Amino acid sequence: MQRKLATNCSISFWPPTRKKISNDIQIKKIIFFANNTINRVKIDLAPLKAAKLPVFFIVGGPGSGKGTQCDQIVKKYGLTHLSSGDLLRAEVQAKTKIGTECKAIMDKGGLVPLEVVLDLVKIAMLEAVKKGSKGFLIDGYPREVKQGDQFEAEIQPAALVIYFEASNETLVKRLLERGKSSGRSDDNIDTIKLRLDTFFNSTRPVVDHYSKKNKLVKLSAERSVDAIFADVCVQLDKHVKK
Ligand SMILES: Nc1ncnc2c1ncn2[C@@H]1O[C@H](COP(=O)(O)OP(=O)(O)OP(=O)(O)O)[C@@H](O)[C@H]1O
Ligand SMILES: Nc1ccn([C@H]2C[C@H](O)[C@@H](COP(=O)(O)O)O2)c(=O)n1
Repeated sequence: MQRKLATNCSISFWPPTRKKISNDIQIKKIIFFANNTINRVKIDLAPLKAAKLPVFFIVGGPGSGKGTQCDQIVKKYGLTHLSSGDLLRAEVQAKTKIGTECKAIMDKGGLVPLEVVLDLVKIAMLEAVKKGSKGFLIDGYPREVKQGDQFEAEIQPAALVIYFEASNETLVKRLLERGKSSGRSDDNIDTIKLRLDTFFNSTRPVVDHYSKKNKLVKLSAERSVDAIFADVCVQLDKHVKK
């Protein structure tokens, strides 16, 4: 059986065996939920590993300005910006099976199974490598310690984790303001509260995890976009060739 995915590629996902996917033949996808189990097909990561490109995890509460800073970074450094939330929203919008399952979780402020996000990220990274990527900003990822560990085990270690810190009050204010025009079904006060709970319970431990590994840079996100970006540049200059 084949289903269409949001990422411009076909997917074989039945029978639920661990098949090897070759990126060259445009058969790429991977994952699906069935009876609460997730079946994955092996993705050939050889081109991604061979490229040896730097990976930066961008972490922060909902509305902390991750996407805003990534836009600035892309302009200056030409890195590939992959928002894990955007990848999921593309599935939701395309009404794929994965998207339908994920929407229910996202509207409750929860986290989708880590394998789902990881495989979407892998596919997007492989596509970017083909286009000559210089490195990756993985925005909104990892959302829990396990996500990061699995990414680093299956793909490669992150060069740096940038954490944008802001108070709950600031986050709520920004998200409600963004909600006036974003069209995001999760930018409403009830879901925002649930997203904040998920952030503090599941994602905040990510910060301590990478701090212990000396890979974390914590930046106050309660400043102007330009002031924050200046600090971001100081960090990225240590890792990215211009
Ligand atoms: N430094 C800042 N000062 C004031 N407002 C900001 C700042 N950075 C971003 N914003 C605004 O706050 C809102 C949230 O920013 P953004 O979408 O970049 O956050 P995010 O962390 O990517 O959110 P999410 O995790 O929900 O996708 C946007 O409306 C954006 O314009
Ligand atoms: N690694 C991820 C990233 C995102 N999600 C879900 C949960 C969020 O509510 C939603 C939107 O993400 P955002 O745009 O705020 O980064 O996507 C997830 O479960 N796991």
